[in-house]
Amino acid sequence: MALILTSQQVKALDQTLSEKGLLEVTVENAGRSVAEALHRHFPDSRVLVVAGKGFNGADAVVAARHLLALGHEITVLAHQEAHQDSLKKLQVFTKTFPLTVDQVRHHMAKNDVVLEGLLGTGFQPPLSAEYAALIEALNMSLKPVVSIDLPSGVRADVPERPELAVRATRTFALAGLKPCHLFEPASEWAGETELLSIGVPGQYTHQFTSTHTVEPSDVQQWLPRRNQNAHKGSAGEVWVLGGRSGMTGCVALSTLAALRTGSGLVRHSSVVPVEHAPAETISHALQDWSEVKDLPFKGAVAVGMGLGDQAEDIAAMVLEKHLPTVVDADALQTSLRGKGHERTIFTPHPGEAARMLETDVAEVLSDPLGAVRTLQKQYGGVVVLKGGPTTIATKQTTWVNTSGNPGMASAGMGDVLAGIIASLLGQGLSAKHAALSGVYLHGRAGDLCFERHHYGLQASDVAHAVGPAWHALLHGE
Ligand SMILES: NC(=O)C1=CN([C@@H]2O[C@H](COP(=O)(O)OP(=O)(O)OC[C@H]3O[C@@H](n4cnc5c(N)ncnc54)[C@H](O)[C@@H]3O)[C@@H](O)[C@H]2O)[C@H](O)CC1
Ligand SMILES: [K+]
Repeated sequence: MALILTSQQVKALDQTLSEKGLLEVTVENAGRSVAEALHRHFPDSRVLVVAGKGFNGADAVVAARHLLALGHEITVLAHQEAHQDSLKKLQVFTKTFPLTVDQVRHHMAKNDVVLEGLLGTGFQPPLSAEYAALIEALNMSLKPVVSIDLPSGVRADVPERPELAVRATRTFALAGLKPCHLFEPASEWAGETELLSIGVPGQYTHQFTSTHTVEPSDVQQWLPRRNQNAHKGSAGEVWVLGGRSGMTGCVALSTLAALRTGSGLVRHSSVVPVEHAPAETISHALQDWSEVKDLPFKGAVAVGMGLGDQAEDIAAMVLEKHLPTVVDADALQTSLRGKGHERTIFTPHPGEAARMLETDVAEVLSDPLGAVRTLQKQYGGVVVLKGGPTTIATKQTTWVNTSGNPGMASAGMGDVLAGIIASLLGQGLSAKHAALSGVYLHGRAGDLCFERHHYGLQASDVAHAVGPAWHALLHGE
């Protein structure tokens, strides 16, 4: 499982490692891991190593020594305040050069790849003129640039566009991913990101973070399994409440997704006829939304999609019944604060999240991990903040899901997600497992469709691809 660490958490981790006398060995591990990874991607290359003055630079200097041992020709440019102990160990084998813009320009041409360790999690804006000039010189490189931990000039915790930062071809994140590796636009500076282990015992890393990625191997364990004698009554039920005049497609998509995720029975209710609902669904038409309180619910409920003004009241009514419930779309209003229970999942997109937090979308996007945590605190239950990538929060833990693609930015995609999650809830998964597995499967199904439809993929394509995605997950395809 990939942990997600903020710069503060890295600092606290460093402090602990230092107190335990483990910092030096960790830096050695980091440098060796970086060298081995670079060797894998660029075998036989001549490497220009650029080392700044912090531990990011120390990693670079240690990596240089290991690159030598792996048979690479190297040139090392080290800041005059670079980590002295590491530098001395390297200078036994090779001489190093001062880190200046001229040296960067001169040596860049003679090497095949640049490994940069100027700034890592310790970077505090604004950039000094010296570092700004070095980064500008690195960005003129026609050769691939590999960043250690994060591209220098990017702030580890902040997804916003950096003023000036290294445009890396590849980034080797150390010990854990940082928010800048996951969220746009900052993530664009990192190129291909790979997480490297630096041998820090889990007992230390886990103490500082409860945020991590959603792992396919976990989802595999959580997804429901069926006996040979399964029947429609044992495969879970879903009841979708939504739709209004001109907005019934949402219900059709949620019910389709629930069926495609394996629900044995899918019902829907609305005050208008739901056109295009799959033939396999059962319709319980309502004269008035107040009739919801008397519906004989079984299994899970998904409420809000296309429902309009009354959505929050209907959702409140359903939440009082303590059923496994997905609250989506129009139902996501401030009146539901504190109403989530252990079987509730709220599924806002950034616009709905902004409404729920009484802020604006830019604020939500500037810190999706913070936003999903605040939403969970305010609303209870499990919160799924949709986006690229989606973040998920329970009371204790936060996750980031990395399946999915930009082709999924299209109408109805949220209705499909709500249907998938409701289906898993109805099949007996806890709210946490249904939310995490649902988000992962939705993304993975989207990835299958992307290969075929690219940006033209439709929400219904994703619903139809849930089965193949699930199958691929189980069979390691
Ligand atoms: N626990 C771990 O994950 C480990 C991470 N390691 C690596 O260490 C860095 C973080 O090291 P740190 O020394 O704290 O910070 P940096 O190297 O990023 O830089 C600090 C250095 O840079 C100067 N500085 C800060 N801001 C600016 C600026 N705007 N302009 C110019 N100079 C700036 C600051 O004064 C310091 O001198 C982490 O990313 C990993 O690469 C370790 O390997 C150990 C374990
Ligand atoms: K760096």
